[in-house]
Amino acid sequence: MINATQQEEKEYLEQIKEQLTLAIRRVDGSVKQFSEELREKKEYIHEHQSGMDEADMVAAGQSINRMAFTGEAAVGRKRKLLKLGQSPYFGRLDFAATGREAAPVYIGIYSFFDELQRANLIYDWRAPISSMFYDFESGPASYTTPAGPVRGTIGLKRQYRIRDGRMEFLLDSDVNIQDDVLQRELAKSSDDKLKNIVATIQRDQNAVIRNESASVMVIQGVAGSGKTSIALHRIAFLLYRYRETIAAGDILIISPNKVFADYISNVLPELGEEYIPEMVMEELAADLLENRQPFQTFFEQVSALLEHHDAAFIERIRFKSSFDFLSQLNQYLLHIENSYLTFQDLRVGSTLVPKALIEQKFRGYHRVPLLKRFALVAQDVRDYVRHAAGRKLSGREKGTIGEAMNRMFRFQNVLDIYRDFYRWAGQPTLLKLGHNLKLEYADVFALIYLRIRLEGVSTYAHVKHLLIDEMQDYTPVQYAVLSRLFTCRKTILGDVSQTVNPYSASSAETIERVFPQADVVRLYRSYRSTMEITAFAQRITPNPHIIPLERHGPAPAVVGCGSPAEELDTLKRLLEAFRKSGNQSLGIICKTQHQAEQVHEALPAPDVHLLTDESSSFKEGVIITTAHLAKGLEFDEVVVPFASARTYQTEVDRSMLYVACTRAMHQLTLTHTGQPTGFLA
Ligand SMILES: Nc1ncnc2c1ncn2[C@@H]1O[C@H](COP(=O)(O)OP(=O)(O)OP(=O)(O)O)[C@@H](O)[C@H]1O
Repeated sequence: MINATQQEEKEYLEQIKEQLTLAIRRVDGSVKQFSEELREKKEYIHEHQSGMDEADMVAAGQSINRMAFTGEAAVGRKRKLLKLGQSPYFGRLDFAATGREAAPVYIGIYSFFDELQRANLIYDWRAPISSMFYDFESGPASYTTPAGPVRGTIGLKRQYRIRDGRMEFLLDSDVNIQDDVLQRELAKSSDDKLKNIVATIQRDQNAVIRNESASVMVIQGVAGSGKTSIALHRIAFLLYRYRETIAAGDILIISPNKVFADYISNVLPELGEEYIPEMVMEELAADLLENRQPFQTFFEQVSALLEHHDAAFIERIRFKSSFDFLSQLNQYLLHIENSYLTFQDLRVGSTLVPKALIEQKFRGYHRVPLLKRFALVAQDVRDYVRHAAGRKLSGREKGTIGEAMNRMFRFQNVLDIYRDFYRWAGQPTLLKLGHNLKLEYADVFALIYLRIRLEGVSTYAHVKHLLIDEMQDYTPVQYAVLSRLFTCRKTILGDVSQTVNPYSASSAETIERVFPQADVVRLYRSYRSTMEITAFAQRITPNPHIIPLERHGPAPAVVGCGSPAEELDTLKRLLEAFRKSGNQSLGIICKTQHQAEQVHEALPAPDVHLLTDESSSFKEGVIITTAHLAKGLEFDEVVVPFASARTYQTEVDRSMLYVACTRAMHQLTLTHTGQPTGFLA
């Protein structure tokens, strides 16, 4: 039975679809016209080239570029209209601003302004008026525009699900409705990358997404609280809000690895934004070290920690992840300036350059990075000698002056200085360089930090917003580097419980020490997993603040096996069961890469994919990987093999187990031989 409301809404939907179709036709017409004009213009230039001067050519080129640009914009617009045709809107508010009549406001993923009616038929979810959809139920409501607040009353709040142009459901809002639609969204199975959540953004999430005042926003949120989703929606919001000054290419995402970058890559295009540049930390490091210094990757560091317990290695990592390490580096930088410079009189031909003069010149450049000052002082000294002697200097004399300046300082390169730091700190054993001077991962950003302080860097000035995901994996020294490289606004998010290296984990508080101006938001509501899975994961790493969303599923199972062969058989059976279930994605998450390879060999099938640190894209279906690489991903079902007391013993192991279990949305199974890990007790 269709009631009157549903009938009306269906008719309205048809009406909107028709308007959209007409708008698409108009765009098609104009695209055709553009390309026609463009072709004519090109032909004209080709024919009249010989008669044109340089200025004419520049002008013609510019006009072609302008036309091409307008043409591209039209193509982009068409893409959006086509998408709107599939799902024009997901919400509606009937809002009466004080003293005015109520009017419906339909909210969709993009806005749709109908040129014929000269009316906004659909509002972008990021428009100021749309914020009320997330912030209020029916009753008094308000929103903020650049011109000031608008107050009024919401008479009706309605939610829709429209797919392929068909109305699947509509619901009028009472207090619980938001939850109802959210429940439906969360109960669905997922086979794909991260999705947009525009229709069900929650109030606290909305506040983070639309925050315009924070120069640094730190989001500490429990597993599955929507941090990554919110951060991406925030980017979409900022691109909309500041569209005159920020474009997609001006934003940079620092992500933990290529698979994760690929996993999140759908969200912004779904929201109508373009590709956002992304980088992994190691790429940034290689860039800053000009690809000249070999170094261990983060993945290699964590793998080494997982493979054997090496107390000295752990101590090195711990020290270099501390705030104290950064302070000591800073003290050391002062120390070298105060104690490592020796000024001496210099004789060039018959001219004496007094050391006081050299020192005075040197100190005058205190704003210039130390290692850059010598060349500047050498130039000043040359000028001084030329002036005093009243003649030009020979090449040899110039060289002598340059060398003399370099002799004032003990070291010529930053790696030597970094080594000396450990001598100075009385901790020479804390630096261990490998073959070919290969750096350990914990040293990479310390060396870069010294380089920046001593040699300066060109900042990434073109970046206007920086997004850092998995913030817990970066240390104070890394943040100190990032804050010097990127002077723009930042959104930094993560969860200290989900570190893959507990010896180098940073909490929101640590990050606040590097960015004292930061706005810190904490999210405790968890959306990903059923209550059963969340409760199970709490046994591994308890967090009394976590608020799981009321959604139920089967209790996680811990399956003991008699032998390794039996365990592999069990995995095969679980894979078969998954294939028959309604679940669409399965993650088999191991502690080490070696184990993952072993499972992969035992389960050969075309739809089973092994993800390693060398993988560059996310795969759908069945994934076998390590907890380290699974961080940030999610699956309908997760299987954690080898969950024995032998495999999971140390603090790093505990973190891995927690990350692995929190990847599950609906179903979780652990298998083991011998004793199960004590972390489940
Ligand atoms: N408001 C919401 N509406 C619908 N789904 C949501 C909402 N918030 C979060 N989710 C869903 O919860 C899941 C977890 O989100 P996301 O991966 O962004 O969380 P996270 O905090 O980054 O997780 P983790 O730190 O554990 O990797 C996703 O499936 C996401 O779509």
